[in-house]
Amino acid sequence: MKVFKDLWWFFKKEKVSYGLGIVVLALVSLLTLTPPLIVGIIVDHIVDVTLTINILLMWVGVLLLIGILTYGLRFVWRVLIFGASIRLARLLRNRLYEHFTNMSHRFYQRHRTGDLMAHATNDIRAVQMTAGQGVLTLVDSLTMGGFVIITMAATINWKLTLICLIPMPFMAYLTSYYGTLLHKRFHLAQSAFSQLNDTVQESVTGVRVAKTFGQEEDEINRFKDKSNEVVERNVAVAKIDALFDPTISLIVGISYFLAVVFGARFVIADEMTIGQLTSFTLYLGLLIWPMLAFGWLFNIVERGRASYDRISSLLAEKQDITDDFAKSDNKATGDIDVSIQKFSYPGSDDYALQDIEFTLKQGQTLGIVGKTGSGKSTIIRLLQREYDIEHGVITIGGKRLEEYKLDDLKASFGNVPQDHFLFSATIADNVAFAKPSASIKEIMNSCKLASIHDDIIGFKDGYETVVGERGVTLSGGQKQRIAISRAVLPDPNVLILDDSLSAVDAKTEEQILESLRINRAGKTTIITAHRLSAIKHANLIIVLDEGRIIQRGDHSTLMKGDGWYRRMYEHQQLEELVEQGGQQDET
Ligand SMILES: Nc1ncnc2c1ncn2[C@@H]1O[C@H](COP(=O)(O)OP(=O)(O)OP(=O)(O)O)[C@@H](O)[C@H]1O
Repeated sequence: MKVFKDLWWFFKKEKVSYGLGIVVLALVSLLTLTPPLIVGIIVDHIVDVTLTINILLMWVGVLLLIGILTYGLRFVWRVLIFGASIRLARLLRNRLYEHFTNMSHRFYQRHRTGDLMAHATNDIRAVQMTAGQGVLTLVDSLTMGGFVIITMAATINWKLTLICLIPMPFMAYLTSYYGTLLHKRFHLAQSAFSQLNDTVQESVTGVRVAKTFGQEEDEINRFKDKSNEVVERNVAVAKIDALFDPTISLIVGISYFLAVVFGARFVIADEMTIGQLTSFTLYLGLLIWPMLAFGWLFNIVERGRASYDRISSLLAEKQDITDDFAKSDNKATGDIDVSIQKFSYPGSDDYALQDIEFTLKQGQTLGIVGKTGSGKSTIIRLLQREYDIEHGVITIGGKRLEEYKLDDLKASFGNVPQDHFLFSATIADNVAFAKPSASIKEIMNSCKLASIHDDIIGFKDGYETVVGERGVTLSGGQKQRIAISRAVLPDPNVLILDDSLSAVDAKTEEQILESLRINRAGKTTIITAHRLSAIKHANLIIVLDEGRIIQRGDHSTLMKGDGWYRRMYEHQQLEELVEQGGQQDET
């Protein structure tokens, strides 16, 4: 029951809803006790031959009134208690979402997206169950169960009560046991189903690849296996589910059997009337729900506690990138000074960067090149403070990154990451993501700058074309250019293109770079690329290898040396020539 203690802060916050809800719930339990009593009185009148039409009508009227009252009160407690539990789910969901949004990359490296999604859905549902159904089962099993037992023992016959109660704890135990089994099997069935979903999604998405390699048969067999597993696991759930009803019927049947056998003896011995025996058996029926509720209570509470613990420990994880040392309220502008002695990713022993030193004047362009995995994106991440550096310092305008408020720092950068993402929304909305207040003219201007405007107006719905998962499929180059438009729209002080021109042809690349040069005069640009033509014009080019700078300078300086840069540049020129030659041959 520790979870109720842990959730006490919420019960206090919602004390009116819970207080009133519990009182109404107890009132309903009390009212439920009256019909069996009235039926008993009527039966006694019948046995004593004293029942008149007036007496009958009076009791029927009372029963009707109780029925209406119970109906209304049941509605009230549901709204009060379940309503509060839904508010708890909303509160926890909002807290988690806010927490997830504020957490750094380190956090996402520690937790898998699927797990975080599960915490935000399944765990919150389990806690909501505890605050709703859990409170209901606790209060109901105590009040209803307590009232019925007391009434049976105090007003009818305590000996018969004790006898008939003997099988009831078995029902509570078995309900709890089956509940645990059911939960475990249900969990397995759910995970099999989500694996089946993943398989379908993967197969549909990768259908072209499967066809190309003639793997359709294998894919079909893979699906059949998964589908069979789902069936098997669901049958296992159904088997446990099927045990509930017979078990309850058996135990209740034993109780009724005891009531009839021993009750009849008490009636013969004149220790109770037939009417009382009738009331007694009706009360016995009223005990079924509290006993079931008692069994369920343990399952609900157990799941709720585990889920609440998981949510709490997630929420307790501190943000590692904070504003704690922020002094300045300004946008981060000015020269960028990087001095990193060493940096390794959390959980990794290898250094991703070592001895990285360079200065970039405000308004200049930096080109970062090097083999794949040489550390280009890592420099970009550190510049934007996605990770804090322990051995080294980065300053912008003479101030360390930590001195800027995180929002100010983010606002200074416009980033086009390698894995750019388009939302299922219109092109206009996607571009205006970083500046929702932007006018359509501004949106169009940034699309022109990224050389995508002509493509967009060629679509049937133009800027209103929906893209992303639920929209039209764009080419890799079109997606990249929309991502560039999005990044340049707020006119950031530093624009970062992290291998963002890889999917556009050489001519479009040149156009975009030229537009950027003209429109972003005085603003800083950082470009990482595999194709060296993208950084040829940069004021400073650094060549990385295994996390270290192996060459630096501008294009002409680097071409004079005999290093990686010149070799790669000449190689790429040759490649281009061959490609053009190939095309010429075809035509
Ligand atoms: N989140 C991470 N956790 C641990 N190691 C990482 C992480 N990201 C990158 N690395 C490692 O750091 C090194 C540098 O990676 P980085 O992504 O900076 O290379 P890159 O030059 O940008 O590569 P590419 O050209 O393929 O994009 C690589 O060895 C990579 O495996």
